[in-house]
Parts: sequence; structure tokens; C-alpha cells
Amino acid sequence: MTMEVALPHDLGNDARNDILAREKAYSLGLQRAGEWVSIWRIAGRYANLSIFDVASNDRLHEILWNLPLFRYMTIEVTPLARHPSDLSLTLE
Ligand SMILES: O=C(O)C[C@H]1C=CC(=O)O1
Repeated sequence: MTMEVALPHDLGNDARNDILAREKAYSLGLQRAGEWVSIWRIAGRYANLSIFDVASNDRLHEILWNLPLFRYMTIEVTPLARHPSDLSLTLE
């Protein structure tokens, strides 16, 4: 999925630092738990591309809804399935 962030210009420094610290802590917790598998910065944008491995769509929604930055994000979810040519699935 991708998450594009648009923080309001009038957000004060303290509020900005606080929400970014809470976002980072929330993200690290989910990464340590194995549900947020990886996160990449999309070069040149205030956006990330992330891979999640969750038990259900309801769990994914719960995770996203509780992102501290949720209200400032545009999120695009792309469901992924295993590809038959994935080397790790190939017996050759
Ligand atoms: O910077 C971002 O891409 C937004 C957000 C997502 C996780 C995190 O720590 O920050």
C-alpha cells in the first residue's frame, strides 16, 4: 500500500513533533510484531510504500484507522497474492 502524507501548514512545531513521534512508535511496534513487514520512502515524495501481513481486512482497517497521521494521509491499498514465479515457491 502507499500512504501519502499532507500535514497542515499551520500545525505548530510541538504538535508536528509529537504526532511524528507517536506515528514512528506506532509503526515500530507493528513492525516488531510482524504485521508491518516493511516500509520504504517513495523517493521525492512525502509518502511511503509499505507491506503489511495481517490476519484480516478488519485488522488492516483497525491498524490504519489508528495511525496517528491517519487524518492527514491518503492511503491506497493494493491486495497482494503469491506469484507462482516467486523463487521461494519454486522447487527448481
Ligand atoms: O513518514 C511517513 O511515511 C509516514 C509515516 C508512516 C510511518 C511512519 O513512521 O511515518
